[in-house]
Amino acid sequence: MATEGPCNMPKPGVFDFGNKAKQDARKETARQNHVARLSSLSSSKASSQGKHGADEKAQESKNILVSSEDGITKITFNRPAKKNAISLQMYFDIMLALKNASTDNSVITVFTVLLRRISVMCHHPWSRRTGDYYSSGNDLKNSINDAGEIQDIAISAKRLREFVDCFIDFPKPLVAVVNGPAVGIAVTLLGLFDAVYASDRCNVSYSIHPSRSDLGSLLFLYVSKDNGLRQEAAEMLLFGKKLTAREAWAQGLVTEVFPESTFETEVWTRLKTYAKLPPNAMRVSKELIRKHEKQKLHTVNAEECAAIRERLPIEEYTNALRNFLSRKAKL
Ligand SMILES: CCCCCCCCCCCCC/C=C/C(=O)SCCNC(=O)CCNC(=O)[C@H](O)C(C)(C)COP(=O)(O)OP(=O)(O)OC[C@H]1O[C@@H](n2cnc3c(N)ncnc32)[C@H](O)[C@@H]1OP(=O)(O)O
Repeated sequence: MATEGPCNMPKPGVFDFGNKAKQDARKETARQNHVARLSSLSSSKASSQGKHGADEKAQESKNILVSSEDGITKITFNRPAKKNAISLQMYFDIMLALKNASTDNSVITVFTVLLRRISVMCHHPWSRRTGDYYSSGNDLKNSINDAGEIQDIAISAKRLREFVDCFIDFPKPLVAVVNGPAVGIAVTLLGLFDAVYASDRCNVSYSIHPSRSDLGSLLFLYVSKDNGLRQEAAEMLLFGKKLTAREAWAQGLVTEVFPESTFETEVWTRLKTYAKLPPNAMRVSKELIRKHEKQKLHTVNAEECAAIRERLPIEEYTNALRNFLSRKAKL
């Protein structure tokens, strides 16, 4: 009697050797394809490291733009059609950009989103921003292949750990300029930034659809616990509560909230001033601030990724992913 197994593939009975061999072969092929996909992404990153810091030529995708000027390396989400969801390629581009920024001649590194300004004919005679997201988090297609099967979570979890470690180890002041709503990993990473500036247009949430059964972020809880934010963080991670920028500020997740109308001007003026401060002093100060928690952050990150690998409720997750990705077809 075949029963449902992990990845929702029908599981053959114990003595049904024929089907079991076929199922094992299918799983192995899917695993190898996923490994090939991830390793081709990571190897192409290694070979395309820019000499003087990442620049747009060194980035494989145009969904992450990197530029350096006024002592600031800017890493910009540029995938508005998908609400700046982070694709596999973008994960690797971000890791490359952080690696280059850690050794280039910039003083601070800033994550933000490329705002496309559109002119409007109605009451605003000049431009206003489009409804861009800072990021809608992990690209849900990263985890599921065209056949609707969950990709090898073990490999994804390992890569995710490497990705988050890049933020934990980043040696320079790291700032997030959150000028749009943020979801999922784009929110939980904020706890690893040295400053988070948000416009009052923003809101933050872990998963818009808690039914998606994402595992809440241990790392985020750990960082929040330190700021005495445990309950609020748990409410967001467990129940999918969306926090306004001001609520996030009140809970220490955001450093400062600015009115949308003056956000860009105020924040970039301030960052340019900060970028003129002595870089080595800032680097040493950051090292001292993070010294005692860095190892703990790595440990918590490793625990979280092990939990994703071993305990992600595959069936719930697969169904929720499928529902999200097919929802438009139902409209
Ligand atoms: C180094 C390698 C690492 C590898 C890692 C691999 C995977 C690791 C797995 C574990 C990761 C754990 C940690 C991460 C957790 C998370 O980030 S969970 C949060 C995930 N994000 C979401 O749940 C948000 C999903 N999106 C939405 O709910 C809505 O899109 C929205 C953001 C509320 C916006 O809604 P609306 O304004 O109605 O726009 P839409 O029409 O829905 O979206 C426009 C198009 O963008 C696509 N899209 C949006 N978000 C995502 C997304 N996260 N993933 C994929 N695609 C997304 C959406 O499908 C639309 O596309 P089209 O239909 O083609 O127009």
